[in-house]
This record gives sequence, structure tokens and C-alpha cells, in this order.
Amino acid sequence: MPRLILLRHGQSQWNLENRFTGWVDVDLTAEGEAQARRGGELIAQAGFKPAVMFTSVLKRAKRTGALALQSAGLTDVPVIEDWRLNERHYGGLTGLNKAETAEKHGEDQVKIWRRSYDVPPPPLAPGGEFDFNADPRYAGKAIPDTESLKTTLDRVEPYWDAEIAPRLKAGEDVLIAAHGNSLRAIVKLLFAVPDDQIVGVEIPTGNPLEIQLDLALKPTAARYLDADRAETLPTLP
Ligand SMILES: O=C(O)[C@@H](CO)OP(=O)(O)O
Repeated sequence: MPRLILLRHGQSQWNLENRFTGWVDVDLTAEGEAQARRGGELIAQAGFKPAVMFTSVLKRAKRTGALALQSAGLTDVPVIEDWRLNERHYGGLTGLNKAETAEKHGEDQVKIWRRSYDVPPPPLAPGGEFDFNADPRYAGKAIPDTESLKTTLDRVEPYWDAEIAPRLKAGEDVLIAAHGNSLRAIVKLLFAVPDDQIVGVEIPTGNPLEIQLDLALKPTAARYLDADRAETLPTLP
């Protein structure tokens, strides 16, 4: 039966600085690189040899995946990048400090923006420091100017259906190196987490989440490979 490992990138510079990141292409910290390598060691210990690694177009995810594969001794695994695995777009909050934003707008509002299922942050104004329309990675693509978790799932799900699910249904093991919210979207999909309960799902950085699936892609078991840094998982569907 296929195995899927979801790997959230290691600590990024803006995780450390507590800034809303979204699509900004910040790099890993030294701690983030160490988390990625440790994730790779755990992947090797679990005897996991993916047929393919999917990742986003953002360097914190790509580098985490590459460092993990390297420390697992799996450097010949093919890698497929796609923007649809990017972090959720943080709209007009992009670049702001999370604590300062909570002081300005209140903790409750910031929690709604960060963790509600379908309330997006205000849109990103065009032409500013973080306008992604000029980025060649998104040329010719209809990119959003803000996203909720719901609209993130709306672009993750077709990619999952078209590119990832067929590999798993063919019995292949798959690694996905991506982001807190693109991975929460996949967890919501696989575990059929109700809209009002996905708020409780947090995926730690650099801790591989191993999910055993049946051939209908229903999870039959799930665990974090680093038990000391595990978070609560949704119940099996
Ligand atoms: O800033 C972000 O892009 C994300 C991930 O770090 O933050 P949050 O925890 O608010 O989803």
C-alpha cells in the first residue's frame, strides 16, 4: 500500500522574525537547514524511498526537500515543482509582523485571518514591494492577491488529483516538501477534516508526517516521525 510523507519546510528567516510570509521567497535559517537534514535521517530510518518528490516553487520548501533527500541518501529521487503547492498567499498581511498586527487589529481578528477556513486576509495592493505578477515563475498564470485556506485548497486539490493521486494509486510512495497551509489543505482533504476543525491542525516545521494509504487513498495510519515534536493529528476517516 502506498505511503505518503508530508514535510513542512524547516524554520525560515521569517518564521524566526514572526512575519506573515506567504509567497515571499525567504530562505531557511541554519536551524531550518538542520531540521531538514534531521527530517531526512528520520525518513531513511523509516525505510522510506519515494518514487518522486513534489515541492513548491519557493526555496524554503525546495531546499528542505533537497536537504532531506541528501541526508537520507536519496539524491536520485526525481523532483517536480509547482506553484500550486506554494504557501497560502497572505494578501495585504504579507511582510507584516504577526505580533504587531495582533496589537493593531486584535488577537481575535489575526486568529481569523491565520486559521479560519474561509476568511481571506485583505488583498495585496498591486505594485508594492511584494507584487508577484512580475515574477517569471507566475508568468501567464492567474495568480491570487490573497487566499484563505479554502481557496488554497481550491488550487491544491486539482493538482493533487491530476499529478499526485495517480502516482499513489499506482502504488508508488510519494514525498511532498511544502508549506504549513498547503499541507494543511492536503490533510483536510485526506482526513475529511470538517471546516470548523481544521483550525486545530498545526504541522511542525521539518517533522515528516507519514501517512499510510489504501488504494482509494484513504489514510489507514498516520504518525510524525519525530515523536518529540509531534502535534495532534486528525482522527482517521
Ligand atoms: O507566514 C506564513 O506564511 C505562515 C507559515 O509560516 O504562517 P501561519 O502560521 O500564520 O499560517
